[in-house]
Amino acid sequence: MTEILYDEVPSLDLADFTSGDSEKKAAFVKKLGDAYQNIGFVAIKNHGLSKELQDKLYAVIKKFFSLPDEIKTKYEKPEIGFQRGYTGKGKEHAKGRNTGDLKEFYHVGQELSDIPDSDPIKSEYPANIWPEEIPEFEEIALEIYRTLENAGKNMLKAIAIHLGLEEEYFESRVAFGNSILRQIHYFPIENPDDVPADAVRAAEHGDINLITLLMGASADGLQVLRRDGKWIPITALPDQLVVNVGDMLERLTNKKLKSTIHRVVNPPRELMNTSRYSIPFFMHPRSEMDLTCLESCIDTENPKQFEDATAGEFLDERLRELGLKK
Ligand SMILES: O=C(O)CCC(=O)C(=O)O
Ligand SMILES: [Fe+2]
Repeated sequence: MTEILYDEVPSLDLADFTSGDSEKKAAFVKKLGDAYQNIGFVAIKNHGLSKELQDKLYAVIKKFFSLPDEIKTKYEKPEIGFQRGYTGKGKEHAKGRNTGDLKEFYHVGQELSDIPDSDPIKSEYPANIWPEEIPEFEEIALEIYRTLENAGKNMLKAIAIHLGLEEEYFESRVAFGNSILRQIHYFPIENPDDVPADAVRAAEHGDINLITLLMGASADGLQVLRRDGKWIPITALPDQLVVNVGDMLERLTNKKLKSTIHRVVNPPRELMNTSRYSIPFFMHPRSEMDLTCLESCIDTENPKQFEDATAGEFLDERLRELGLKK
């Protein structure tokens, strides 16, 4: 395999994959495969999510996060591992750390009424929680959820082709999967001396899920750890989504595809009193998906590196490590 040291995250046009032109489609898969075997991140345009809709969701979440803490905590549900609704400041820490991240967030999952009653997965998911103070949140968030889920399915088709699987390999595995739309507020800090010295907006981590689709954030700060140890800042253009490989896809592919460590650094001290907003969509499969390393990704040079697990087992383990589940 060729080692590429990218200076920035490669940009792709998803229309090349979906337009029906077989040469463009193959070129897209090649570029995506190279990027995912090296830096684990790409930025894509023509993903189907309009700027207007993104602006609407940002406006809604700014309203929500500016509510007083005693209202926001009405929507906080530790008993479901915070998998829907609000999670308060400092509650989540990266795997292997104890200091909480300088963020609060709000989770939206599958809308139960979208799932047919005949599908047993329906009983696994808690219902979404909608803040009564922001009635427009529900419709906008669900439209974005469905659009990003659709873009993610296209990305997974390209990934399947790159892996030599049938194009539809992931389709049944992600149908009504456990994906989460996470609206994040990195809150302003008036006095930086009031927070633990090692507290950061988001400490370095890999994402748990198959792939993450990330809308352009309201400010800089996201960085990706390149294979040579250099941190590369990511600045998605306004029409781009950043799409990266998560730990589940890394396991399935026995590290052929890389779940690259990334972080959100604090702004300079004089800007610590400003907010940053971002909205990742964590694309998860159904809990029963088998994450056993694909035979085609194991050989004598790359012996199997992971224990067999289902997506549900792996998720539970990681939620405990993040401090979200007991
Ligand atoms: O805020 C961002 O730009 C990225 C957040 C992130 O990496 C995450 O929530 O997993
Ligand atoms: Fe992340």
